[in-house]
Amino acid sequence: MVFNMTNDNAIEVVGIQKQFGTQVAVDDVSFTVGKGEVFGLLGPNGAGKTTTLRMITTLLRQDQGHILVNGFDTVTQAPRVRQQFALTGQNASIDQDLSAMENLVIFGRLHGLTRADARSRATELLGDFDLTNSASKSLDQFSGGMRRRLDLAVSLIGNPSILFLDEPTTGLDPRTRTQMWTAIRRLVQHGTTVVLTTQYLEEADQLADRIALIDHGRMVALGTPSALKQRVGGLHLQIEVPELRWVAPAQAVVQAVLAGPTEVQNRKVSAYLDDDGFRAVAAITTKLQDAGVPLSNFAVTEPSLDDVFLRMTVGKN
Ligand SMILES: Nc1ncnc2c1ncn2[C@@H]1O[C@H](COP(=O)(O)OP(=O)(O)OP(=O)(O)O)[C@@H](O)[C@H]1O
Repeated sequence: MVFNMTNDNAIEVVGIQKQFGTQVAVDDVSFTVGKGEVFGLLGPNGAGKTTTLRMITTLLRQDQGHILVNGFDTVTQAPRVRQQFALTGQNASIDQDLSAMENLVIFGRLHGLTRADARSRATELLGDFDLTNSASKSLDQFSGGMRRRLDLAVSLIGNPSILFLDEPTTGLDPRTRTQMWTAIRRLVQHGTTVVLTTQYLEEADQLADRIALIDHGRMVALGTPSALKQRVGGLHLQIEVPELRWVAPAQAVVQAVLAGPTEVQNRKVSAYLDDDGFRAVAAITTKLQDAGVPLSNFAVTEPSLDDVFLRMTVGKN
């Protein structure tokens, strides 16, 4: 494997554009992915996630812009780029009649490992993906989730520095999805850079260090999950008092600390917090105590990624 050691970015995407006929599928998208980072491309159906991934993985050539993968250009150095990564979903060639172990050994041999090295790497990967007890089962006895995990293991047999996962958990039930997430997290601990596409907000929230939110071919937001959530309105404070007569004094305290509007609903007083939210919360609790206002509930919550998604994307339909 060849690395460009002068650069901390695994991937640099600069101003890429792709048009199919008159339809612009990807429009002036730029981002970088740091080495060892989990980067999520999130967006509704038809947003341009797969097209972006296909350009980065040299399966499709962009009309404009350029892409570097570990320093190699996807257009002028495509064969070198292909040595840098693995792509899941490519392993349709997994043999259904063989066991998980046999499949892994064959792929190991295809990657140039000796038989002994292929076996020890296969054993290690089966352990990493909780498949040790199923190592000698044939694949027709595998559940969908086990298959996906084997797929991941096969992708990793050549120790790729970058792994692309196109919708890794689409169609899996919640328990199997959680198992896949654990498997993906584990591989990041080994230093692999991961780029995943997903339509699931929770998946991006659970796995990604940073998320590019894409809609209609354009990047509408880029940042950590919590930074994206903050863009939607920041932390939300909600105070509940046991009796209505305490609502006015509670509201007065909140208004004395926060500049923004407060909302009152029944026995609840709520408000959005600005950047200095936690200091405001500390001040509010102290003042409530000083004023002798009793509380029945006190909560500070983050907006969800759902709020971000709905606020920032339109979707195809
Ligand atoms: N080969 C192609 N020929 C024509 N149009 C295409 C082609 N590939 C993609 N498109 C169009 O480009 C747009 C972006 O598609 P893309 O598959 O990248 O979206 P996506 O975000 O991956 O969506 P999904 O979540 O549904 O897979 C869509 O409108 C799609 O119809």
